[in-house]
Amino acid sequence: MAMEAASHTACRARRILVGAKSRQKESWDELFQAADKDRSRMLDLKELKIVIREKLHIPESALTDFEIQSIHGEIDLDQSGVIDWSEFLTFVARGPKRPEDEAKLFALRTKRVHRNLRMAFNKFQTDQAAVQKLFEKIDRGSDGKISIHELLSFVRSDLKLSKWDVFESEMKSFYRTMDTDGDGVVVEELLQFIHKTRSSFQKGKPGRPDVEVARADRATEDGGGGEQISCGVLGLYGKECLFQRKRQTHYAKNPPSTERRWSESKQLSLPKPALLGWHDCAATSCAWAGPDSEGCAALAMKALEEGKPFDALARLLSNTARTEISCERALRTCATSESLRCGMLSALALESLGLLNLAQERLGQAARMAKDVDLSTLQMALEAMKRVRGRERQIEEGDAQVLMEEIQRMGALLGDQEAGYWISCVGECSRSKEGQAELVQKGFLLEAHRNLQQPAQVARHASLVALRYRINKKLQRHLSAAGLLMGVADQCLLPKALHSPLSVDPLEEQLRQSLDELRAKRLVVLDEVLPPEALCKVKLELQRMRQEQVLQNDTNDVCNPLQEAKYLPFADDATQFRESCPVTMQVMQRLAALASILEEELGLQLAVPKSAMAACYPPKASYKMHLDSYFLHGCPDDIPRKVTILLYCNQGWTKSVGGELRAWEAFDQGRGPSRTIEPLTGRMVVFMAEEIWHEVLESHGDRYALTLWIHDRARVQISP
Ligand SMILES: O=C(O)CCC(=O)C(=O)O
Ligand SMILES: [Fe+2]
Repeated sequence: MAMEAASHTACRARRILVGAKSRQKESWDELFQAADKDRSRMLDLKELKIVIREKLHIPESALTDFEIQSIHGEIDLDQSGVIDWSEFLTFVARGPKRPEDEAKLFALRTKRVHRNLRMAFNKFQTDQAAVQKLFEKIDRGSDGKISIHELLSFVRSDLKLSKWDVFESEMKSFYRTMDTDGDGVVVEELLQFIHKTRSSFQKGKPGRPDVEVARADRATEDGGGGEQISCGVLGLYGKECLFQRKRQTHYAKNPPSTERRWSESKQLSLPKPALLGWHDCAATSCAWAGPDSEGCAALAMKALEEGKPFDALARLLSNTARTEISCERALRTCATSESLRCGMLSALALESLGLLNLAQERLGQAARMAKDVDLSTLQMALEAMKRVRGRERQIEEGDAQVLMEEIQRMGALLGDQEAGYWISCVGECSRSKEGQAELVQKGFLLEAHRNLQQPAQVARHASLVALRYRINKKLQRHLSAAGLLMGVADQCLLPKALHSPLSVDPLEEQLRQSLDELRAKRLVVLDEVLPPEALCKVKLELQRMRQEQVLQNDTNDVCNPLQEAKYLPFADDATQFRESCPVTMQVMQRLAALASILEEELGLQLAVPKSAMAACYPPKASYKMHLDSYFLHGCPDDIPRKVTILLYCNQGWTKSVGGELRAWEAFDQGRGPSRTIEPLTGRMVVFMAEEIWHEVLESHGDRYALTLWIHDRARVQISP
């Protein structure tokens, strides 16, 4: 155990050292020489401290003297009592430098990628008929051979492996292993491959859970590497997730005692923020082990009293089944109880998700409505506020180490695929001028950060915003699942339940006539779909809801902070909105009835959420370029939106009102030509949510729209 704790310290220390060094001009060699006072080419403990404190300016609060002593022992591989240059370099530049080491690392990565792919293929049946069917599915061109492009498209859209799991370049080497004779993959080769995969997996069955956990622990220990954003991808995620998964499996079978979970999460959550990712993993693992809510909630409070906010959060997390839900729980508690303590828990949960401005807002709110204020709680709230603000300042200033820590923390919360996707995308973009411009346009980079000298620093800033955006989306999803935010994750209805084959609606007819265009272009614009009087009434209803603050904005939404919106349940007869906005309800039902035509004509299997969004863009509001679902782009957990239907109600719209919708052609990542669509009253836009990149240009007046997202049935819960 002592050994493990020391290694943890070493990993963390290395990260801190490397972070500090990146702000320094000198090379490691120069730093080493400057500290090596007696010119022995060796560093004793005193000299190592000189490097750390005087040369790298790392304060005691970041790395204690005791920790330096312990890492000195670890760096000193031959235990001679002093560190020589090669030991020092092995430590700080852990990871490859020599070509042969680089090659080894590449081989390791390729092995991992092959394993990912094999695992994905492992689920297919091995009999001849099943493989033949699979082959035909992959072979889209039906020429009897699977090309590398066909395989890649299958891997992305069917196996749902993102860029993070498999880079395009690695696909080539994988394809070569399938294509044994180099003339394209034929059905026999696929058969052979699947058979081989199956037998290799049977050989390599996982071992005993405790052994697996120990192995996962070692893997994570060995991993290090958190300081590298090479190619914009953070190497640590895979390790953390492996660790997390193994531990979950182990705990699912052998639930640990509350005390054990408590001590484990304490042990993993060091008081310094550097390992928060770990901490969150631990907390999630603990949560998995089986919640005993009351006890955990009490422990959360206890930890909070001890002044350990993140430990407190761990308890809070273990009170729930999922990490994100903790936040929702805290928010709910905060919303329903006028208690400073609950407000604080909620703020801490938000802080742990990296949503610092929301955390700050929540702390302020909690303090204002505090009924049970005692001095020590108030003190804690003030400290939390100070910490949140301090953290925000460090992020704004672009402290490389802080940025990395935040990225790791959020990455661990999002899960490797999703976080990896975003980081690799923004990482890639940040390396070129055009890419940076695109990041600014998509809302993931501030103009000010575009001019930073180092691409890695640009990537860090952009990754942080992207991850924050995703976390916020995830949180919204969970809040709505918990009934706190009506909408995105509602239970759904089958299209047929909303459509009467007997009634003929002119709106449906209009849609039917435009289906060819929708099929080809993946987007279609229809005008005058409803009578102007009805649309006038909808607008009046929405205006009233705005006045009553039913429509609200989300300041933490980096892409669209000013929009005022609300999901309105339209499918339920008892809905409160039936009386307050009857016309809007009817219009939403008619939009929903269109799902049945889309399902039949586009060959989709759809599900209709029981609510649609009413939104107003006040002056200055805009929505950065985005997709409505990133499911096909490496986020398997994203909102299952398949088709977007927009209906505008802006009587007398002129160019001066602004707020045009700009849509790019399907699948070009928002890089090719685009078309501008005015939000004219009675105009309906229908498009494929996963394929069409779009943005809303700045509004100069109040711009109203209804939006219904129709979901992919395979990915939602259907009402009985
Ligand atoms: O209102 C619009 O035109 C589009 C809004 C949008 O893209 C969204 O809410 O996702
Ligand atoms: Fe959208």
